[in-house]
Amino acid sequence: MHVLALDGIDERGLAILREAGLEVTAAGKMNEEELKDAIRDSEALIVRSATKVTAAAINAAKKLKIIGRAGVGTDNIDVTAATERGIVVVNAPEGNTVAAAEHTIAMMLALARNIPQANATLKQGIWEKKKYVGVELRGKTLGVIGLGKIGREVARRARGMEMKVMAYDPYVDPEQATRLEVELASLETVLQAADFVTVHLPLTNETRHLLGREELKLLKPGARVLNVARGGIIDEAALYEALKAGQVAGAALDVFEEEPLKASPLLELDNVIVTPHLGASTEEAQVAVAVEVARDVVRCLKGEPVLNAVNIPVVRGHVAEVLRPYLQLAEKLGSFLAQLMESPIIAAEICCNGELAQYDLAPLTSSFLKGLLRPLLADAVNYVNAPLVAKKRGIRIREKKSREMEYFANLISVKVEGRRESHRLAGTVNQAGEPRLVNLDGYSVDASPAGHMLVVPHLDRPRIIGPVGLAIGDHKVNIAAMQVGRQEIGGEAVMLISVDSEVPREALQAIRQVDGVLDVRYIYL
Ligand SMILES: NC(=O)c1ccc[n+]([C@@H]2O[C@H](COP(=O)([O-])OP(=O)(O)OC[C@H]3O[C@@H](n4cnc5c(N)ncnc54)[C@H](O)[C@@H]3O)[C@@H](O)[C@H]2O)c1
Ligand SMILES: O=C(O)[C@H](O)COP(=O)(O)O
Repeated sequence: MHVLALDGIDERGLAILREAGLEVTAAGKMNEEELKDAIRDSEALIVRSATKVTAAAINAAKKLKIIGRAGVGTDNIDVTAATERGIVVVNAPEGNTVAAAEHTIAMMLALARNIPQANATLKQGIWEKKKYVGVELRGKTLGVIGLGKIGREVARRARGMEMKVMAYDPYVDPEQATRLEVELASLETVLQAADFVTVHLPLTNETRHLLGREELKLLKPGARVLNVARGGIIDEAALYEALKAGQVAGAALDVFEEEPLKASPLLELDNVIVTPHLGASTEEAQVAVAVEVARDVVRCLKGEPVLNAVNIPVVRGHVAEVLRPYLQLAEKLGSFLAQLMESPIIAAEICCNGELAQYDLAPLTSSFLKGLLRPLLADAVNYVNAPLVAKKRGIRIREKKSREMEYFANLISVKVEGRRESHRLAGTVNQAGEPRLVNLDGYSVDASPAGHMLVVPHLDRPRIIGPVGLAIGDHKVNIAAMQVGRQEIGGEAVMLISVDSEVPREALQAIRQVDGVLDVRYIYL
């Protein structure tokens, strides 16, 4: 299998790929046409922020299974296009956190003390003391917009320099902020109070130009602004105006709306200091992100769960251990029902009962939907794109959970509605860790969801089970186990039969002809 590693991925990450037996081509930044060509037969692609992984490039790839981002931001990757194609996108969320936080602090000190400007003038032979009088950080207020991994590390370091730290992040746990001695407040309050403002957010539709003309007007005159996150979070045109007007005293920018930055009015201002997207560029961070992403690529290509997916629900550690057999069960339940259905599916429901109800259902739902769609779509569906594919096919998806349970510690019940019929199935994982089917369309059963199976709805009366058995045996198929479920004597019942080999069409016809048999479905799990 082949991995295309672009944008200068550290050698230590590439070594992990080669040790796993993968063929690696390493290169620098590629444009769309070059990428389309180079990616055609690769199973994996790894990039930093330079190469734009567009939908056209993704669609040109014939075998691509995973796109790895050796860093945090995935805004240079068309994640939606990857998801539609069932391609996992992973990042390295932690490897460069400290590097980016330290760069922010370095930029803040450089901004406060005019270090780049003083350095440049002195190198031109000018001894300029008066012009470059700076300000202290001690006692100043730092406004952190986005108190995630980097924002928290910046806050911790700023507190060490005796700054007061305020933050705006509507998604953060207030207790975490309190532990960091950070005061959470609205965006407006933080902007009005801050002497320095630093953004540490992903670039999304919601955060693009989060600091625009109106927001910059809220700043105290003389405040300073930093962006070591993503170009576009601060509106560059509005920032230029605010700097020119003296509303903002200085800006430190590591990232830009257009990269690489070639020309910008901002570069003409002496109170703007810039670095060429160096936040993650430390030796330590580059090794860490390359290793982190390479390990996930190897996991993915070996068919193992990845740790840092951004487009599939991720389960880790203890939860992964608990959920693993249930993920398999959910997929089997989906596959079983797909093979039972005769008309197009219009709705699918998964309900998790008992201890399972404490977990996020997303991974179980993905597994169930993958099982449900795979008999129809084969390799075109996987865990990544199953929910999206289901929605695109107009299937209504419902997730339910309940802690209450009568007979089992855990139970997954699924229901599928078609245009003409609907079916229900429930399964559990027993104490030995084995999946069991326990209910089919309201009939209690106890069967292993594996291998070749027959579902035979019939009338509950004598001389049916024997002839069905004979019809199977006459076609040299051995019966491994048989369950009969019924709700009332003489009513309708169902046989769930496990057999040792594929059941030929003639055997199915013979079963159908047994007097009292209502239907027969062959299921292979
Ligand atoms: N300059 C660089 O080289 C460099 C290096 C590393 C990371 N980054 C960038 O830094 C950013 C942050 O990285 P991180 O690892 O801290 O990410 P993170 O996911 O840990 O933190 C992001 C934080 O932003 C918050 N957030 C999201 N939307 C928000 C909104 N609309 N308003 C307020 N808060 C919001 C989230 O709640 C979260 O706490 C990313 O964009 C990443 O690409 C840049
Ligand atoms: O999102 C990130 O991790 C940073 O922006 C780093 O980008 P880089 O890998 O291009 O340095």
